[in-house]
Amino acid sequence: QGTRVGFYLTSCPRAESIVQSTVRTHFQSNPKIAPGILRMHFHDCFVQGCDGSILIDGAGTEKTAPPNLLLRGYEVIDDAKRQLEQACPGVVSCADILALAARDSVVLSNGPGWPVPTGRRDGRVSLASDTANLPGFRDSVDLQKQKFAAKGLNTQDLVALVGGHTIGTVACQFAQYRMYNFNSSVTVDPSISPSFLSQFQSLCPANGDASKRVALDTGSENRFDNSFFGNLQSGRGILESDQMLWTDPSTRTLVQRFLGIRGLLGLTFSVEFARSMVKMSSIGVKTGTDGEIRKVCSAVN
Ligand code: HEM
Ligand SMILES: [Ca+2]
Ligand SMILES: [Ca+2]
Repeated sequence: QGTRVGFYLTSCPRAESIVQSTVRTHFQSNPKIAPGILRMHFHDCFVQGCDGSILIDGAGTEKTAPPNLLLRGYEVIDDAKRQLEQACPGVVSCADILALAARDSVVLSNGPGWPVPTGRRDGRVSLASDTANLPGFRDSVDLQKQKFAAKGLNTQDLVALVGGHTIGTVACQFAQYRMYNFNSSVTVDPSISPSFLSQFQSLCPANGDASKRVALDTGSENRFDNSFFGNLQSGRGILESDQMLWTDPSTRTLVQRFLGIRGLLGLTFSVEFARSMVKMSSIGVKTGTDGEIRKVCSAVN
């Protein structure tokens, strides 16, 4: 599709190591940037392709849209870009920096690494209104599948990639309704394990601080492991959309395969996550003479 591993090998040989050391330095003082950057890359790729459109500042840009308000780690991408502009001016795209930094963030969280094809160019369009097709935390599995299929990602990619929720946190505002006002017929989401309810309630108390952050993978928010799928199996998912992957038979089998349930063809989460990330990172990429190489990641040239 026009990208290839090692695109900067001659034009900017230190590109990947500059990104890596920048992410590592920021991670050491604030590990929360790792899940932040992984999610940022996902939100970039699903809107106008993986073209750095999420990074652009200004009124009415993607950044200002509701699904992106809590994204974090922009300063890491800006910092890497600053250093890359000194080393090799005008060569390395912001879209590639973000794709590389997402991989490095997973590695720093004890997850898998993978070769990242590079050569993406930066887009010049960033519109808040385009974020409407991002998946939502109350989307049914059918709708989640549709939104991923629209980007060339199949159901296995969906389950593997949502496994990214093995790291990071969520604000109680996106989860507490499941315990206190689920819908017009029941107060509590029946897919929450009764044995988890009181713990969940103490994490996000009724009428508590809606901005309080809780792990998406209870007990393992900093480790890129299989525990997230185990939590879905035991009714301990935090997001409604995540727990639905267990409730729906069509995705439950995949969760079970990631868990290595006997009698099912096993799938290794780390291997499949890496494979699906390469697919996601290639959505709608601009290459060749499309787009531009931004001078700063927060503004078009
Ligand atoms: C159906 C698809 C998905 C939905 C509905 C969804 C929804 C959400 C929501 C509501 C949050 C919490 C945001 C906050 O409170 O700050 C979140 C966090 C997160 N998401 Fe997703 N997500 C989806 C797929 C993905 C994918 C494909 C990835 C990456 C491969 C991903 C990575 C993350 C990460 C790492 C966090 C934690 C962010 C942090 O700690 O700053 N998500 N997601
Ligand atoms: Ca984009
Ligand atoms: Ca985990």
